[in-house]
Amino acid sequence: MSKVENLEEHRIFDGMQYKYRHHSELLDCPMTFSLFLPNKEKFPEPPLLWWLSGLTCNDDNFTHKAGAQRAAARLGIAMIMPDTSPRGEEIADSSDYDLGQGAGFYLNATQEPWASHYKMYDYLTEELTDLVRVELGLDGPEFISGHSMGGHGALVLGLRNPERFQSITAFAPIVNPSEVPWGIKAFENYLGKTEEDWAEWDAVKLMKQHSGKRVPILIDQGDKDPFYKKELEPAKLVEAAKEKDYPLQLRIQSGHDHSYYTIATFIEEHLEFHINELKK
Ligand SMILES: N[C@@H](CCC(=O)N[C@@H](CS)C(=O)NCC(=O)O)C(=O)O
Repeated sequence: MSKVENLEEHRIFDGMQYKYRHHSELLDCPMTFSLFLPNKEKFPEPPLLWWLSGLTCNDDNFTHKAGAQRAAARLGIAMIMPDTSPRGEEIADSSDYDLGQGAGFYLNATQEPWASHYKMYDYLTEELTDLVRVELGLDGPEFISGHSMGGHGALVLGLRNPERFQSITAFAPIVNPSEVPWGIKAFENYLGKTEEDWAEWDAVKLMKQHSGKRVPILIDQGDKDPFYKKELEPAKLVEAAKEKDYPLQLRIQSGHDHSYYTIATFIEEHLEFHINELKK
């Protein structure tokens, strides 16, 4: 019997949008994710974009609001949209929007009450990866992208797995979580107060230590984003990348804010960036 339950399927442009549920052994709870597949006859072995969403999101936000399927269908890109944390009544949570369910920060928690379920890094890079490859047959090249907390996730997963992800893009990412309120709160709770334990989950710190394969990065940041200066500050990553001569392009987008309107505006350019890097 298949390990994945098909909850929804919809024709969209020249492709199909699916929603699946499976039981995660690692997170010890049912998990939902969405998947877009371009036309199978035209693109039998599509590359796969991993999309990581931000605080308060689940797999629906990007699926419903970014409008990425039109470009993905044209370019022949499959897209997977996982949830942002473990879920369920039995799972630790907080009444704050930036901690607990909907705010998993794509790391492996070591502190109680989070450690038993909050293992989103291992879930994505191991369990969901195996499921997508074995059960869904998607084992082509991979890209990674995300927004805000998910931009942090995309940078961390991408920088830590350069042989796996061919290119990285992000919208308004939290680049230096160890030094901003959202990140400090999450890291103190999930990882404890020892700051040395935070480094492997911080894109600026990973960039400063980077050696080996340089996977190209594109970042879009709106200048009307209310979180730009307090939580995001992508220039810090640009500075660290310059010191390493690392290929990173930051675009400050005039008039754009933190919302999915910004993502909808530029997602096509991100998908083109990934495909063009693959062709190089
Ligand atoms: N206070 C805001 C902060 C959270 C926020 O802006 N979340 C962003 C990611 S960091 C988001 O994508 N929200 C969901 C959406 O716009 O669909 C809220 O609770 O919605």
